[in-house]
Amino acid sequence: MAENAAPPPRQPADRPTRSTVRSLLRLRTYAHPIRWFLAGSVTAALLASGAVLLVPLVLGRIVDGPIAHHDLAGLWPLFTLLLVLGLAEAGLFGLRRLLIARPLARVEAAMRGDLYGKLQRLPVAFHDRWPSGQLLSRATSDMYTLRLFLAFPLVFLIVNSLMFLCGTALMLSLDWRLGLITLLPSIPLVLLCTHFEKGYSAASRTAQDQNGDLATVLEESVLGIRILKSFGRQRTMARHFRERADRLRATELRKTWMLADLWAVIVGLPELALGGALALGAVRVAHDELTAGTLVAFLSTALALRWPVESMGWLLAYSNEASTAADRFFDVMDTPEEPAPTERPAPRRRDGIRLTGVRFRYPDAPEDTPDLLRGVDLHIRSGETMALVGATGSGKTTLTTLLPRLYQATAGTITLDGQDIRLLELPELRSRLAVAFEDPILFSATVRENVLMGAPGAGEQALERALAVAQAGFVHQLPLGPDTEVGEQGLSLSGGQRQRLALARAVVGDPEFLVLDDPLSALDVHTEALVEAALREALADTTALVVAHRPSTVMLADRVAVLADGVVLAVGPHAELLESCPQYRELMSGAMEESVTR
Ligand SMILES: Nc1ncnc2c1ncn2[C@@H]1O[C@H](COP(=O)(O)OP(=O)(O)OP(=O)(O)O)[C@@H](O)[C@H]1O
Repeated sequence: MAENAAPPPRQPADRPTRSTVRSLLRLRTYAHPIRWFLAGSVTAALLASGAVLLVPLVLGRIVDGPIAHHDLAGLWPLFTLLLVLGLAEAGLFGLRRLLIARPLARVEAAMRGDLYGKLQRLPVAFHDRWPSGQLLSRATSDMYTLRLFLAFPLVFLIVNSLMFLCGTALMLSLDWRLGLITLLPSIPLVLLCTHFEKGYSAASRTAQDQNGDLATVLEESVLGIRILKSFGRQRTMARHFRERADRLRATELRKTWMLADLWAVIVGLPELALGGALALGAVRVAHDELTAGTLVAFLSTALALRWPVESMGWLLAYSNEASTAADRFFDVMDTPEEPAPTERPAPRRRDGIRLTGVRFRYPDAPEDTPDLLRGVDLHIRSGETMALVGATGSGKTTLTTLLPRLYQATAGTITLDGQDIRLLELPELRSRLAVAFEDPILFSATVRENVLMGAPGAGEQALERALAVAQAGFVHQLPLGPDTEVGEQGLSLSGGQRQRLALARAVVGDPEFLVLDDPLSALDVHTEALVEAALREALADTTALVVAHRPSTVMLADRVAVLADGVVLAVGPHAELLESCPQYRELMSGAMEESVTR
């Protein structure tokens, strides 16, 4: 049986330590389609940097030529050349941006699309373990970080390194002694950068994870705003939010200090070396060992190299953040999905739903607790409606989630018309079996879109029939009828209206198998009776499992199954069970009292 447990969000201790480069190299699949644009962008930036490096040579020429020989006429061609170089630099840097902007937006969209698709395919157990804010920040801020990395740091790490090498070669060729002096800081700088990379990488990951935690708190408090307000808990939630925001702030400050230390050294050391080179150069010019023009060319080259050297600080910092974002992206993308079935299912035969020896425990259940389901045997005959009753927490909802394979049973088999559900492709399984849960989740779309989600492609007639079965005539009183937007999570509707739309969504496709988890709990007794009558008619040919808490819902069923202690204790018609099963009697009398007091 397939693993149904996805790994939890990785904590710093158990996260694989991958180098920045290796993490970033994993982006190549996404960068590959735009490789020519990237190459064009690097080429344009290289040519622009080449223009920058030519300027010092022209300056040297000006000093040793026209200026030394008081030749004003000779200045103009060189000035014109300087102007052309300046314009070329500006134009090429602009071209670089133009070349890469659109393709990178495509890469970002593709990565975001893949992440979204993956999140849809991953089992529910994965979503139980990953806080939604963590996933949200991966799909938003991490994607943005990666796009920016491909746009700037990636290009400039290449271009600036080459510019540094060419500039250094140029300086050594102009005067090797001065060149060596300016190169001296490279050794401590490389060591420092290596040290920085390790610390900054860890801090980046912490900050990005804390960002995800913050998004989770924010999301929960926005979604739960009614509860927070009615219990007056805004302050408590605000304190939680502030605490997390403070933690993130502390990490960001730590990162800033690290970067500031690196920056101070990256800027300071080359300045000292440049000062030394200037002093030695001046002495050599005074002793006629060097022309003034060569010294000007040398110093201008050294100044032109300030940007490539100084930018190393933020390029490294940004690359670290991007490598963390890439790790966070691939943490999700690497999570194994349910494997596709390797065998063909047995031929279909009219057999309804059959559960044999089904066991289940949640992946995060404490080790010392017994399995929630400990060998459930149940047969719902073809065309039969079976009610499932049991004490609260006995595992009724859990059992219903096993049928559409939202979770995988840990042992035993479940068959639909004789076909093992593990051998059915998920789309096929879910097109044959529809579900409606007690908590009716709607999406911010129109009523029509929400209902037809249960049967994409179904027409107006199917929509009207489903609305009629669910007694959802109220839809026609809405401002735009079925085309009315229901607002985020359908919150513009009442609980009972949402439940009826969820029920309509479950029955709209006229499914062969239907699983309803207490779908009428929010309805008043009168509406419940109407829905039940319509459902009984609609369910005539459907094999259905209905979780029931109230006797009125039980009445909908042909037979009733009692779930207790992880097994099905008894199965039979309502009246028979009332006679023969004390647990059922007890459950029903409790439920009766509840219905009367409701
Ligand atoms: N995602 C989950 N992860 C871990 N444990 C869970 C999860 N969902 C439910 N449980 C636990 O499984 C047990 C059974 O829950 P379930 O919702 O199936 O009960 P139920 O019989 O439907 O209850 P009720 O009648 O109150 O709706 C509970 O103890 C619950 O805490």
